[in-house]
Amino acid sequence: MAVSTVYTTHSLNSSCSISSPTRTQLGSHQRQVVFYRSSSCRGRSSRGRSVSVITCSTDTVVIGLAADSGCGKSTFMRRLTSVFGGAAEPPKGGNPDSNTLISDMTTVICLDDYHSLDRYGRKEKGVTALDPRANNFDLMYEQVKALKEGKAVDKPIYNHVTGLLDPPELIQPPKILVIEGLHPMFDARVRELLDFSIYLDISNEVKFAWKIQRDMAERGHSLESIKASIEARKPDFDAFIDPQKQYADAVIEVLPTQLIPDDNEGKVLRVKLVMKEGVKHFSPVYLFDEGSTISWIPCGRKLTCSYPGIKFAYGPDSYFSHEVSVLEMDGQFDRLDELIYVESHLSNLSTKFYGEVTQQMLKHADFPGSNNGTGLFQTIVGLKIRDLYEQIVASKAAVPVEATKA
Ligand SMILES: Nc1ncnc2c1ncn2[C@@H]1O[C@H](COP(=O)(O)OP(=O)(O)OP(=O)(O)O)[C@@H](O)[C@H]1O
Ligand SMILES: O=C(CO)[C@H](O)[C@H](O)COP(=O)(O)O
Repeated sequence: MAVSTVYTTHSLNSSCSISSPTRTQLGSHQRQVVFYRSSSCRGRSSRGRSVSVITCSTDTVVIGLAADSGCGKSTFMRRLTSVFGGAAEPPKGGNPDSNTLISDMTTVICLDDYHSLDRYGRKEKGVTALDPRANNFDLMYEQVKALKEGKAVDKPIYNHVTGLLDPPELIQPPKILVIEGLHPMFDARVRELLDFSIYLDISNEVKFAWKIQRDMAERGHSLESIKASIEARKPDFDAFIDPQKQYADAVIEVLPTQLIPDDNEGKVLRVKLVMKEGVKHFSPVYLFDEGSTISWIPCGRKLTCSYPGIKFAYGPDSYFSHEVSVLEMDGQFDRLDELIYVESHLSNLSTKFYGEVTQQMLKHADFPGSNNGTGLFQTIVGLKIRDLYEQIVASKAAVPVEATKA
């Protein structure tokens, strides 16, 4: 039997350490790799068999998703957690009004839970929930930092039913923590903790159409009250939410179509995926040829398109002085299974098998935006996040390790 001696000189967390070298008896082709983490770091030694094992996982990877209310964050989260497999559910046995969603790999926390003023407090002080004064960024920073370091936290809950702050819930550090809400990139300290960030940039026209669809049809609000709420939020949205897009690694921009002159129905959408260049563990998706400028109408023999058709565009650009690649889709799919034709012309998708994007889209065909660029680009970003996570884990596992054979 080979005896492999593993030396590790790197520690991800000062509260978790191991005396090196660790002498381990292994099978002829096995090697013990040692990871560190404070909370899930379990040491085990089996006397007599001279086996010593430390099983730890890497630190939590933190993803930020910013958008205004009603802009598709929950839909995006459902697509993202599906890429990692397993259903995302609220904490078992906890507050039924919890905003948290937990799956095997991911925990999604909603930053509304860091409102420092409840609905009544905001009304009294005349501030909106978008105003930084209505949010506790110190606590947000402390708790996201703690989770990233592998420590559990007692996170407050903002109850959207009552408008009050409920007693806190215990959040354990997950493999992937997603912080979604109004301000994930507002506070520089929180921003620094993010391994990847996304901004959903929904144009006013489209936001209005979605709000009407949801709040009138599903929540019984009047058209006037929806208009008034959008207008009341606009100054704070412009001041505090919108500027965060300059920090995002990926932006999904949703605009009215350019395929129908003067369209005001807002059903057909033009969607842009803006991808920052030079982001660690993230390489942008491209169409046909990386770095070229492409315009592509895929309709014809292999893609069924009814009016007004589909148009793709791809190319380099600049976004808030950052070099970016932009992939754009205007129009909508008639037949989702034919998306495979488009997928086969896209590269750097970080799929695990041919057709994975199409498979994901078909799996969630009933989600809003599945027939257009919103669903397609959300799915692609989900796959890129999975890839980013795997790269981070691999890079942390590849700590200086020496193995010798006896
Ligand atoms: N891609 C899309 N295409 C069409 N409609 C959409 C799309 N995404 C979201 N919507 C509409 O917007 C509504 C809000 O979506 P969702 O619940 O995902 O947003 P949210 O940002 O999580 O909202 P909130 O913060 O208010 O909970 C949906 O009910 C749907 O009507
Ligand atoms: O912008 C929002 C984020 O989702 C909400 O309006 C904010 O959290 C306040 O919630 P509520 O309207 O339930 O009092």
